[in-house]
Amino acid sequence: MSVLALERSTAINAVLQASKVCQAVFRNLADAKAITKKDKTPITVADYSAQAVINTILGKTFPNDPIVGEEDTDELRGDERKPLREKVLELTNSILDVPLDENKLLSAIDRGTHPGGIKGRMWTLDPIDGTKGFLRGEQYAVCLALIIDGQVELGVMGCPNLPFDLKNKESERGCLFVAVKGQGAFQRKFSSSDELPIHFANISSPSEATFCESVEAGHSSHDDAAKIAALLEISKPPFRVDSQCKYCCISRGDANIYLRLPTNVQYIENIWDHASGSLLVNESGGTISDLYGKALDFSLGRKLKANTGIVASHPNIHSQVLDAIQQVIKKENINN
Ligand SMILES: Nc1ncnc2c1ncn2[C@@H]1O[C@H](COP(=O)(O)O)[C@@H](O)[C@H]1OP(=O)(O)O
Ligand SMILES: [Mg+2]
Ligand SMILES: [Mg+2]
Ligand SMILES: [Mg+2]
Repeated sequence: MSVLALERSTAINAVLQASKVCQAVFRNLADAKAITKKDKTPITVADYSAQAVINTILGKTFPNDPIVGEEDTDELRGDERKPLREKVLELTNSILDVPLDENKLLSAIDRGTHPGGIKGRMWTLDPIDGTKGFLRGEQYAVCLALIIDGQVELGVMGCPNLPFDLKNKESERGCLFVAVKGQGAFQRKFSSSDELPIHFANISSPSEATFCESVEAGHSSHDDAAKIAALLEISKPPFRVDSQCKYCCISRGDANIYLRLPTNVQYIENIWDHASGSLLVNESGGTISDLYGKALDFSLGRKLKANTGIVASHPNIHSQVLDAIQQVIKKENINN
C-alpha cells in the first residue's frame, strides 16, 4: 500500500460527500440566504454542512487527528439561529449514514477549531472556498489537506462547477483534484474514479502566459496585476475565476500564472486557502512562493503569518514573474 493511501481515499470520499451538500444548495441558490460573519465575509448553510460532513467522516477514520477548519459555530448558536441550525442539520443528515443530533452537529463543526502549528498531524479544511463565487452561481471549491510537521503531504479539492475540459462548453462539470507529496497530481470526474495525471503547461517566456486572478478585486489587486502583466509583456486578458479553482486550472494547463496580490496590508492569508492548492502546484510541475519568493510556511498556526501574497507559475518563468512583482511593489512603496 502506498504512503497515505487510507488518508487519500478517506479525504476523496469526504470531499465528494461535502460537494454533494454544496451541489444540493447550489441547485436552489435563491433559498441559500447568506449570513455575514464577524469578519464581514458571507457564510451559508452549505459551508456549515460541508464542514460537518467532512469533520464527521475524518473523525470516524482518524479520531485523533485535529482539524484546522475555517468555520465554527459562534454564529450558529442561540434561539435566533434555530431555523438555520435546523436547515444545516437536515442537509447534513441527508448525506451522512448515521444521523447527527443538534449537539453532535455543533461539536462536529467545532472539531475544526484547532490552532494549527508545527507539531504532528493535522487536517486543514475550507468547506467552501470562494463563498462569494458560490453565491453568484460561479466557481467554488471544497478544499482539504493533511499537514504533517508543518509540511503539506496530501491535498484534495472538489470543484463541483468546474468543467472537466475547459475548452469544451459541453464538458461535464464536477472535477476532483488530488495530490500526495512525491506521488504526482491527478484529476478525475465526480462521476468516475478514473484518475488522469495533470501537469503545468510548458512555457518558455512570460509573454506567452495567461494569468489567473480573483474575480473579487477586494481579494487581489487587479490594478497591480495589470501593471505586472504589462512589464512581462503579457497580451492575453486575465483569466478571472473564483476560489482555489485557480490552482486547479494552472495545474492542468488551462492558464500559466496565479497572482494573489494583497489589497490590504492587514489581511493575512489562511492556511486552508492555500494548503491543498500549493501541493497540487508542486506535484504538477509548478513553483509556488509568496511575492518575495519565500516558501509558504504552514507551520505557524491558522494563518500564513510569514508570507505576503501568493504567486504560482512554471519554474521556467517564476523568477521573471517575481522580478516584475518587485518592480511594481517597490514603485508603490515609494509613492505611498
Ligand atoms: N479581503 C480578502 N483578501 C483576500 N482573500 C479573501 C478576503 N476575504 C475573503 N477572502 C478569501 O478569498 C478566497 C476566495 O477568493 P478568490 O475567489 O478571490 O480566490 C476565499 O478563501 C475567501 O474566503 P472564503 O473561503 O470565505 O470564500
Ligand atoms: Mg469564508
Ligand atoms: Mg477560503
Ligand atoms: Mg470558505
